[in-house]
Amino acid sequence: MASPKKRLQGLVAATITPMTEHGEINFSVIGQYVDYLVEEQGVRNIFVNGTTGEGLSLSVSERRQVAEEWVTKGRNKLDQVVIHVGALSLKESQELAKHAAEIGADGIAVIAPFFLKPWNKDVLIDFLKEVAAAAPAQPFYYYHIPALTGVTIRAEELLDGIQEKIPSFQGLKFSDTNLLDFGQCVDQNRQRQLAFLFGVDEQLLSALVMGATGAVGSTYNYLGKKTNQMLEAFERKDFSSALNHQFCIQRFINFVVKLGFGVSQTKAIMTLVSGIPMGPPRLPLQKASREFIENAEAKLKSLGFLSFTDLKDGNLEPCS
Ligand SMILES: CC(=O)N[C@@H]([C@@H](O)[C@H](O)[C@H](O)CO)[C@@H](O)CC(=O)C(=O)O
Repeated sequence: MASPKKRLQGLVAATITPMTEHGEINFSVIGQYVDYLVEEQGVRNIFVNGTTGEGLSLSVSERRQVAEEWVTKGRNKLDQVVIHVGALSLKESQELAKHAAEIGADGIAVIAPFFLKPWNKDVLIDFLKEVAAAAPAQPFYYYHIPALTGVTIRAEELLDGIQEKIPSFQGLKFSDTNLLDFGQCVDQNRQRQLAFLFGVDEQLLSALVMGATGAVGSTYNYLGKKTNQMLEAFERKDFSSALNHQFCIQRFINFVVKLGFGVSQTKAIMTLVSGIPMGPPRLPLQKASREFIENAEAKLKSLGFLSFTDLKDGNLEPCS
């Protein structure tokens, strides 16, 4: 059975794939990006080539190169590097899984194929099992994101008996708001040492109460420090303080969601906060608008997530 160095826990940044203005991958900033996550955000785990990383918009060759660059630059700095290797083609997914093992990744994750879809649990498990078998020593995570894949098989159902079929199964990345399903995944697998990684950043505190062991998300790229404060408060059972942190994070996410928020906007926000150019997204996504960037910047400053010199006191709503 695959055994990770330790169970994946805490915050995991769903990394952005930096691009040049011409839409090519900008490998040159990945080293700086690793340092930023570790030193400025206190985030030591990453999830590469997922939704935020536009993994499904990259070619297989690009995905291999991106994975390699993160593993290389993260060596001796990051705790764990998990590579998302899901693809519509089983063969491509297996190739990426093998490659992740060869380059020394700490785990692989797979979403459900979303064009020709598995319509029941057994078929989905068969697909995942074939991918996992291509890299049997890699800890394997199922990436549940039904709103994007359209595959709505409940995670609870999928997890039932999964380790017997996929011995390298190590956990679940749960990007859905169904806390009944999430809670039941935890409850029914308490005796196993699985990682339960929640993927809806604005609701993380509720998931911690339900037994989440960690979280994978886009906002941990730039709100990692703030979210870590929430995790610490939760850990010391200071629930009032944990709730204040979650509300503060929600205020920002709620604000950008109302403006229209997705991967393009994440790239723009990360560029603003970190100063590292993330570049535009790849088609079919479109660059965040100037108006979005200006509004997001003002909100980040008012909440104290970005330093400022140009705001009047009345415009401040700093989070404690
Ligand atoms: C749909 C989506 O992109 N969800 C994000 C969240 O981090 C999300 O951006 C956040 O909760 C704000 O809504 C993550 O679950 C995605 C993720 O982990 C990934 O990039 O693989």
